[in-house]
Amino acid sequence: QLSTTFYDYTCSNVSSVVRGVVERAAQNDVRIGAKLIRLHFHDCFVDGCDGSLLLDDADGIESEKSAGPNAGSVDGFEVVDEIKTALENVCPGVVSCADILAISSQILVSLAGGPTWQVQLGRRDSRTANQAGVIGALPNALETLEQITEKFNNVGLDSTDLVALSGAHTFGRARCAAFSHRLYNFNSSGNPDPNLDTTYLETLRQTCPQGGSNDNTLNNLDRSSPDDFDNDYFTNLQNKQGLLQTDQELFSTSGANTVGIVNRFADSQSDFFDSFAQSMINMGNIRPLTGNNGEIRLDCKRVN
Ligand code: HEM
Ligand SMILES: [Ca+2]
Repeated sequence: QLSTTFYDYTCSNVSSVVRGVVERAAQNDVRIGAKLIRLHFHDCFVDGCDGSLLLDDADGIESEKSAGPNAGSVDGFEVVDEIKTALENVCPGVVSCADILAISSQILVSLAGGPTWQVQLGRRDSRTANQAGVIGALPNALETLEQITEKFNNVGLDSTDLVALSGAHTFGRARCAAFSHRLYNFNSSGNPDPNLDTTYLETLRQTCPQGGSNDNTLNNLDRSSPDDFDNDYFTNLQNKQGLLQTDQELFSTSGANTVGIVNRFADSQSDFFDSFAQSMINMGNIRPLTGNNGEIRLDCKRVN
């Protein structure tokens, strides 16, 4: 029901307006692409791509952004607001906040060297948030491959989508808190995660000392090209240099159907790019509000 031509008559320069704002934002914050694509992901997995994540706490709204897995972790909301303001100036009341996340993700991925794709548009914004649904819907970095796969399946995404979209960890940062359980006493073994390269382990231990108060210290998700959108993420996994447990599991879970997909994307960046583009379209199609459902928010942080 979404279409690539949705705003052709109502806001024909929507993508150039978004591009203008995000290109400026990228000059001040090399992480902005990583932040915005993650917002799109965390929005889509909870009740579909409906901008629900962007709502602040208010009467009748318990926000998703303040839920455990999001609080202090997701970021980039100010840039979403800047894009919205710029769009309201040219086509008031037309472009949804949910679509802003989809459009800006595409522009910033390609700006970082990744693929381009035709973004499907026409999502409308929710009038509600689902704080209680966040934990059950979002994958977390301590889960097994089986659990992660199930969460993707729950929103209609398969193992190819899982591996391709995990490739978004080709840029951006993670806090020590997301992976330090791998460094010292993995699964109460008294040892580090065996699927972690020992040289890389030493580097990570220096950044995230045991029992240290370094939970918020940032690490590159892709150690070899931290800000470029490329397929290094997958060669890192082949070398046991994935940062998150859930990254490394895609390659190190013996017998899993994800192993061959990791190898394919490591061998061919263009295979990765083609799959990533398709999987972003698939993710963007998770239960959008269309027609007369929902609304076009005037301010992404609150319902009209
Ligand atoms: C497969 C399951 C996934 C898990 C378990 C996971 C987990 C995480 C964690 C723990 C972080 C670091 C958060 C922090 O330290 O505060 C992170 C960062 C990030 N994730 Fe994922 N993620 C997954 C899938 C995805 C997907 C599907 C996308 C987008 C398509 C994505 C995009 C990102 C990006 C770009 C960052 C860096 C954000 C920044 O620099 O601010 N992730 N992820
Ligand atoms: Ca949502």
